[in-house]
Amino acid sequence: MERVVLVTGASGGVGLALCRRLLGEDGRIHLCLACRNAQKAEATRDLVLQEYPAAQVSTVEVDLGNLASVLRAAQELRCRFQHLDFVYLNAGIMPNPHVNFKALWKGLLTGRLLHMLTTAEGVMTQTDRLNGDGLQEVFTTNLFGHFILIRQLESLLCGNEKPSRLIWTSSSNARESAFSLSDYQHAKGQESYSSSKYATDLTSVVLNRKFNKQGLYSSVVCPGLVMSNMTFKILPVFLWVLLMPIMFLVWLFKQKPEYLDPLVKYHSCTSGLGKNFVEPRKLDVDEETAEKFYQKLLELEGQTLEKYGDLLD
Ligand SMILES: NC(=O)C1=CN([C@@H]2O[C@H](COP(=O)(O)OP(=O)(O)OC[C@H]3O[C@@H](n4cnc5c(N)ncnc54)[C@H](OP(=O)(O)O)[C@@H]3O)[C@@H](O)[C@H]2O)C=CC1
Ligand SMILES: CC(C)=CCC[C@@H](C)[C@H]1CC[C@H]2C3=C(CC[C@]12C)[C@@]1(C)CCC(=O)C[C@@H]1CC3
Repeated sequence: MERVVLVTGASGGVGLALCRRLLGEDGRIHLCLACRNAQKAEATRDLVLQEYPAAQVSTVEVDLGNLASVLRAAQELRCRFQHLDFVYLNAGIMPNPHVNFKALWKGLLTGRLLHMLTTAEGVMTQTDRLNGDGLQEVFTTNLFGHFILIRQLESLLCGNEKPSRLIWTSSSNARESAFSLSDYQHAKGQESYSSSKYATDLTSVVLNRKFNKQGLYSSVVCPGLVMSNMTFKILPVFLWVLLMPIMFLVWLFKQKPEYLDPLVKYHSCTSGLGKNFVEPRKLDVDEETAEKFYQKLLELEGQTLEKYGDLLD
């Protein structure tokens, strides 16, 4: 049976690099590119087919910040596939990024600069807004849209002969102090990105608890600092060229899902000599909070499904 791999946010940056890498490793997979823009999806398909002409590549349209679109895409995927082996939950946004250079300067004086340069702790703020569903846009795009997607794809992910894998693109910027259960969508703060990535870590932990027995495994990865549209909105290209070497996403295709530690985030790193390696770092999450957060997601899922009942089978 062919292996089916779904990648969200495949039209650029980390997602596109990942697609190329996946096809480079195993040209026999069926790769499904999940993109919000149909034209970009087709252009991406053409691009990867130029490189891998024999590859099986399809596209599906999904705007993860729009729950009706997510439900429609899930329905489409259920019609097309019997199972999904790997789902890379990669699409993400960081709207209106703002760098606090004063904090960086303070970090230099207090010896925290290195930590700040790898985690952006205390360095970045964003301005978020409500989407058409009345939910915070960053929370919905980075986490909740993906959550609804996989919940709707449960029949393709659970109870199959071979285990299925979810791989979330999280971030070293995921921070507990940016997240609060009472404001899990981060409507009140200015670190919606950090909060959404922490929520991602929590969700992955709890998904393992709920679904490992049914053969679904979830892990979080951090691609390091990658030059992409996201980072080019933070600083101009020339500054990046001066500041940092590009770090590549190292994915986990070859490992057995059962061996992955659900309480670990896999960080892609590069040594000073340019050698790429993966460093597992313990997730800063407590399982009780993860469980409570999961209940909140289920509540919100209930409301979403009630609202969009007509889009369900
Ligand atoms: N760049 C970095 O340094 C780091 C990035 N990450 C994470 O990596 C992931 C990819 O980011 P990166 O490649 O850097 O950023 P890019 O902005 O280059 O790519 C983001 C991708 O997500 C897609 N996307 C954005 N919003 C939506 C949406 N509403 N529905 C569907 N797709 C959407 C974009 O589609 P479109 O082309 O239509 O805009 C694009 O394909 C994100 O989750 C990010 O948080 C984590 C750590 C570091
Ligand atoms: C010396 C100088 C002017 C440095 C400025 C660098 C900052 C703009 C970067 C330092 C750490 C970076 C970082 C990110 C964005 C840019 C920095 C703040 C991310 C938040 C990008 C998206 C992520 O998911 C994680 C990154 C962590 C590090």
